Amino acid sequence: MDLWRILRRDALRNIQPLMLLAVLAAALNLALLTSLNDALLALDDPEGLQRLLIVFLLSAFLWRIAQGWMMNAASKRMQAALAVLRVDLLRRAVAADLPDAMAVGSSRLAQVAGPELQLLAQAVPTLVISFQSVAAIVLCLLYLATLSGAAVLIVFGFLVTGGILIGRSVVRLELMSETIHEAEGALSERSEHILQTLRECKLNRRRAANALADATACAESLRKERHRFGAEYSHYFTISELTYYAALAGIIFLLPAVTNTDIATVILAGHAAAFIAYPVITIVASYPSYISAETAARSYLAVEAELKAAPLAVTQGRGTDDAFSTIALEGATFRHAGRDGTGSFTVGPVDMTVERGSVVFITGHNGAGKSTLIHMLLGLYPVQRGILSVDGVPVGPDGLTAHRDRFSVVFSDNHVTRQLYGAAALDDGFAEELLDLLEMSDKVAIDGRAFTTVDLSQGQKKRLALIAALLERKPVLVLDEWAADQSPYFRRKFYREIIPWLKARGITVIAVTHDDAYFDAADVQLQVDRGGIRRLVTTAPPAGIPAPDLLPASS
Ligand SMILES: Nc1ncnc2c1ncn2[C@@H]1O[C@H](COP(=O)(O)OP(=O)(O)OP(=O)(O)O)[C@@H](O)[C@H]1O
Repeated sequence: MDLWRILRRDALRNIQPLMLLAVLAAALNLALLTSLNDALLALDDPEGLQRLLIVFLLSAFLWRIAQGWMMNAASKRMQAALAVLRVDLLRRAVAADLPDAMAVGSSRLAQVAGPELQLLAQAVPTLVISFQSVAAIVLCLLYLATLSGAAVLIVFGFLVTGGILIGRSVVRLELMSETIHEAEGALSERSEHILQTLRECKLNRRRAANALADATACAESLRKERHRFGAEYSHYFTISELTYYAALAGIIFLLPAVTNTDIATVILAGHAAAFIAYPVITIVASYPSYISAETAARSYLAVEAELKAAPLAVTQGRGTDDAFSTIALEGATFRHAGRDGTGSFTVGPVDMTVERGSVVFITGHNGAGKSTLIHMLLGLYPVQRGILSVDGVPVGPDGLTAHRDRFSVVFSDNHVTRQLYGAAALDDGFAEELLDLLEMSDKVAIDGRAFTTVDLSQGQKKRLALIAALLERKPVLVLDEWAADQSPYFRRKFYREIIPWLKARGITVIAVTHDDAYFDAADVQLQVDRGGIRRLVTTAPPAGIPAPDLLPASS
């Protein structure tokens, strides 16, 4: 039913015209059947046969049109609903609290919004035909009732018995579909690991062999599950078909034996029952697609629930002209929950204040809590105790979006895109100035609102990321180990030229750094240790110590 819960939101609204078309197509199915049955009774009447042939051809023509309209309308509507769902999940991911989105994970999100919704889309046409098939079966049974009440009882009796027999099969198929879904997830995770570490696998044969053995085991378990599903499906299909044959045999053998129905009626009833073979087989055959779509819908709804967020409306930020003097954390804590009760880590309670226009370095050992601290300051990790405040005013849940608007950030695992999605106006030469400052003008230009290329070295990509961040023209720039990928020459340039350049333009800089040779470039150094903060006094570099050999990179 999860599938219907999803489709009901959009695709199944104002469904009446579609249902009418389905019933019309089913009624035309019935017209085909009755014209054939009437023809059976008029085999010795050439004029009557001609008239019935015209009725048959006209019904077939109209059925084709009604069926076509219904399929097109349903498919258009459902595909539109799926297109909305695809982007909706991305909107929810963007709107969700970061820990929730991170707990779901980008690969699961991509899987659900991509291939799994695709499964749902592929099931749509068969589902629409199944709906029309149900209507056709109901109308044929009604027609059968006009021929013989006993015939309907016989067909119905066999269908119910068959339904009970295949019911267990259906439950097993649904359970197997879940297992297959998990096995597919495990295999795609192993495949991703291998594809992400091709270089390492080439360099270490043991690693390659173990990783491939692991993937093979997953593929084998998927094969077994799929084989079990195939065997169960064949059982389900044959029982369904046998049920149908039994219903037909019931009319031919049972109806004249237990009632005094005349031969002509038995033949017509048998023919009517035979006529519903196609819709019955259609429904039976479409069941695996329905199960896959149902499983995909369940994963979709589960991810949606885990994100806990309503889709984000697309609104532009309100710009950078934001007057504030201080941003502070007061007695603030955030706890990483860890997995299964182990590996939890708490940052805080911490007190820190960032003055507007200052340069703040956050230093400390690996795993001390530096990145977590800046995520708290950015309002990306919700402060669980204490407060995040601007000019002494607490930032509540409603103010978080506006608060985040103050920052541009280059994270340590930043992903640089060619398109400058976040950039403000680009027509005043600032972009060119930045390309020169970051020494990237001979490699990259800006064309429209995009870099001409991002196919660059790691350090160069980081420079582009910094340019993109500065083009957002936010008052606060946050950098997480930005200089780690830079050469000694450019690292020096960053701390000795670029940071003063930013400060001179009034940009507040908060940088996580391990570069102890340049700690003096900060106004304030906050040392993080096991989730707590110590404020250190920064000192100017002693005079007379020569700089290391820092030649510009020849590019
Ligand atoms: N997503 C997460 N889930 C659970 N625990 C986490 C998560 N991210 C970090 N942690 C825990 O929080 C601690 C602090 O991590 P954080 O990334 O803030 O450290 P850091 O000081 O930035 O380290 P580094 O210098 O290595 O980048 C880590 O020791 C880790 O145990």
